[in-house]
Amino acid sequence: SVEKQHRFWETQPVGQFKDIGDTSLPEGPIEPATPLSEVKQEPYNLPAAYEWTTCDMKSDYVCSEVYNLLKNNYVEDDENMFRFNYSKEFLTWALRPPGYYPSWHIGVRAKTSKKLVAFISGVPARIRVRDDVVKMAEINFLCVHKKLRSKRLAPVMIKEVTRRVHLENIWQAAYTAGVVLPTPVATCQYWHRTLNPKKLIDVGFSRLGARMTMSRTIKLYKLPDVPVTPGFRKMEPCDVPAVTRLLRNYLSQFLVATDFDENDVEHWLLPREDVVDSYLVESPETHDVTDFCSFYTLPSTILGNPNYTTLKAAYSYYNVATRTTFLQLMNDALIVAKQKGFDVFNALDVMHNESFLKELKFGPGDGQLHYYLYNYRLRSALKPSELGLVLL
Ligand SMILES: CCCCCCCCCCCCCC(=O)CSCCNC(=O)CCNC(=O)[C@H](O)C(C)(C)COP(=O)(O)OP(=O)(O)OC[C@H]1O[C@@H](n2cnc3c(N)ncnc32)[C@H](O)[C@@H]1OP(=O)(O)O
Ligand SMILES: CN(C)Cc1n[nH]c2ccc(-c3ccc(F)cc3OCCn3ccnc3)cc12
Repeated sequence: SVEKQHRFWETQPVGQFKDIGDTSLPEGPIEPATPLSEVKQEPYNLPAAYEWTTCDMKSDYVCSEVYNLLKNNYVEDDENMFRFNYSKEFLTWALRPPGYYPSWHIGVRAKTSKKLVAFISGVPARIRVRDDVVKMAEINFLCVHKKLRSKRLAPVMIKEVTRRVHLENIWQAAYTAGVVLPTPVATCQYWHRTLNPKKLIDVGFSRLGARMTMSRTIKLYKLPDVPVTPGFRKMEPCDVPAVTRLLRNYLSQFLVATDFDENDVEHWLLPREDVVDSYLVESPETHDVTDFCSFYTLPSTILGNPNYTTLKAAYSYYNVATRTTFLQLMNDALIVAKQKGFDVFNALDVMHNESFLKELKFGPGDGQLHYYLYNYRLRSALKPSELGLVLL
């Protein structure tokens, strides 16, 4: 947009604001791949007091360092009431998928204290853009310690992870952010479904509706104790082939989507306690797997509240309904999330999620999540319903 300069992003192979609407620009890679010999062999320069470190996420100690950096310095909501508190188990899961590159787990330490003061990560993913399946890096967990903000450290982190991704002969990336950068390929809304109304009101996450009492509000959000769909059960290892078929078929309709194979499904969708939950419907008659739903566990630290420390939030992940109605399937997901003690169930308006949000009493969130591709131009922005991609 005319008023904002993006000194760093204007130098990058991403859609530029000035090019919005220019349909003469071809869709696809913006810059060609280069021979590996031409990729910068040595790391970018950091300010003198800092040094690069590769974070070995197999090490419990280093995983704790990354966990604590994020716990104290990662994303807060617009009103600074909550900060994401990804668990160590979650970070291990998110950062070590099949075929991951340890060198893409990049930290910055202060030379004297050896304290971890910044982090950025990439994991490999196959992402289909229309009919083009592209090997990409999914970039996430970019974090600079609060005390080191606005020193242009982020561009150096981004250039360094770009360099290390290039060294693996990968030239595209996907990422999401709550901030507007050049240039979103899609802009999504997030929605919240209250599960524990009393706590959400006590912490200020939600407010008592006008002309509503607390007991009326509790009644409004009440859910059955058990799922209603016959054959609804937790996913197990033996379900990987069937769930992969179901998911690939479902995701094939979206313009940008993850190209999951069985190996990916085994890692990303098999249940892991306090990290990711996944359920399916096995037809009692035919024993076919006809539906699937999943959500991941991402608590937020409640900032400055004397009575509560943590908001337990479930985030809608991948869901497919082919026999059960999407409404009933997602209501069963709410039921099990409530059963497991979550306070709130969050969802983006991606895929077909819009069809259940209002009906299942989700309320709109106060911000947006923007999707980005690096070195890949789309002719025009996508609607959220054209996206089949959820980044953690
Ligand atoms: C082929 C492979 C390619 C791989 C790479 C692909 C690209 C991957 C891109 C990364 C994807 C990450 C996805 C992800 O992790 C999910 S989005 C969550 C990002 N993390 C947080 O919000 C945590 C709290 N904030 C911080 O730690 C800092 O504020 C950060 C580190 C965000 C910026 O540190 P800072 O001290 O506040 O700022 P300076 O160092 O002075 O730098 C200012 C410059 O940074 C630009 N900026 C600000 N926030 C950004 C963001 N979220 N993405 C990209 N760029 C961002 C900003 O526009 C400006 O550039 P401009 O002057 O051009 O406008
Ligand atoms: C996706 N992944 C990259 C993390 C990430 N980064 N930036 C973000 C901005 C919004 C959301 C988000 C996505 C879905 C959702 F239902 C609610 C959300 O944020 C609520 C506001 N909030 C922020 C922190 N604590 C609460 C995630 C992210």
